[in-house]
Amino acid sequence: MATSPDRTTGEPRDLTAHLMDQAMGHLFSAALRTAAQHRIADHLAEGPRTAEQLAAATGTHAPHLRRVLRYLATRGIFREDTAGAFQLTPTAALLRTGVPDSLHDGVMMMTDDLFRRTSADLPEAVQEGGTSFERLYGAPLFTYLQSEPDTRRLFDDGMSSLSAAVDEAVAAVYPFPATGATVVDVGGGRGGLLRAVLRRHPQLTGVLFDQAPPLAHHLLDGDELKGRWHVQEGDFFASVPEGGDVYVLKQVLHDWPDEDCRRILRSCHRAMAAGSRLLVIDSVLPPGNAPHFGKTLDVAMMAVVDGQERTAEEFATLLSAEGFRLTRVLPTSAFPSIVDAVAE
Ligand SMILES: C[S@@+](CC[C@H](N)C(=O)[O-])C[C@H]1O[C@@H](n2cnc3c(N)ncnc32)[C@H](O)[C@@H]1O
Repeated sequence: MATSPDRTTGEPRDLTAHLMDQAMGHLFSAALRTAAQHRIADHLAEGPRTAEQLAAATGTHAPHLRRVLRYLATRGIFREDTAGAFQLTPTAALLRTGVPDSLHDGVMMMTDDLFRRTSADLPEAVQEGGTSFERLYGAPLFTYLQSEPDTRRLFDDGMSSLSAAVDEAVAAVYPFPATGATVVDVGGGRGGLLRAVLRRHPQLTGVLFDQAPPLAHHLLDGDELKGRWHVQEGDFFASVPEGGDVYVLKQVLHDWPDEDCRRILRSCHRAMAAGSRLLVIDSVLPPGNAPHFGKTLDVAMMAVVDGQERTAEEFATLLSAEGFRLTRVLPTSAFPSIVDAVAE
């Protein structure tokens, strides 16, 4: 039997089971979706429940549910106690709905057909190049979403959910101007980041710029921020709002190949005064073999949008080609970093 020492325990590890377990990663993803779809974490929020109790509460099949939860418990999602009841773990708690750090909608998006079908196309993509999404759905993602309102909602729900933890981390770590200044969030989705920034920095005002659907469901309501922001619809390949002091591109450049990124950067540069800042918030890929969520996202971007995650050097090159100078890369407590640049 082929073995190798386990990275954490040093015990010999059966490589056959290990590799086959990895080969069946799609099952893990489906199990996670099952738990999210049936809102199992919401039902465990008040305390441990047996599979029978959970099945009665969710209208599911108890023996099947138990086996799926037992499988998830092997990866730290839920824990089965000796009495056969399941409990939340810190990771499983993120599957709850209606809590500020909920990843429920992010999991529903990432395990949707949108990502499942395109991931399954990976061998063909590597054979032929190109974007799996376009091959399978007949149009680029953001064009397709224009005529598919349900999928657009799923995407915007998912992005807002994935963004929530990142938004607070960025608002907390970046030294935004101490006196009145305007932050323009370009491709800002529903505005979770802008809301986090404006809440934490009462001296700032904001503009949320995106396509119509996310703007229609923006998250900037409420008296607290009244009069400090407005939304503007448009196409960032054509132009972006002028007059801001800090421009933000969060998880926007990773959706596009270099030539399209340069068009977006050009629009920003045209709207910006020399000396104003551009924050590119994306994964910054580290060298080496260490696991990094950006390396997973990179393959997803390849399949879904012809985009890519980038290294600091790649960002510096891209930015300097359009008149920006990268001044530093600020890590955040979340997976993306802030690539801080100045318009020259
Ligand atoms: C991956 S999402 C990121 C959203 C948000 N910044 C976040 O981090 O949650 C990319 C955003 O770019 C917007 N977008 C795509 N094409 C655009 C275009 N041509 N003009 C303006 N916004 C666009 C999408 O609507 C979407 O909200």
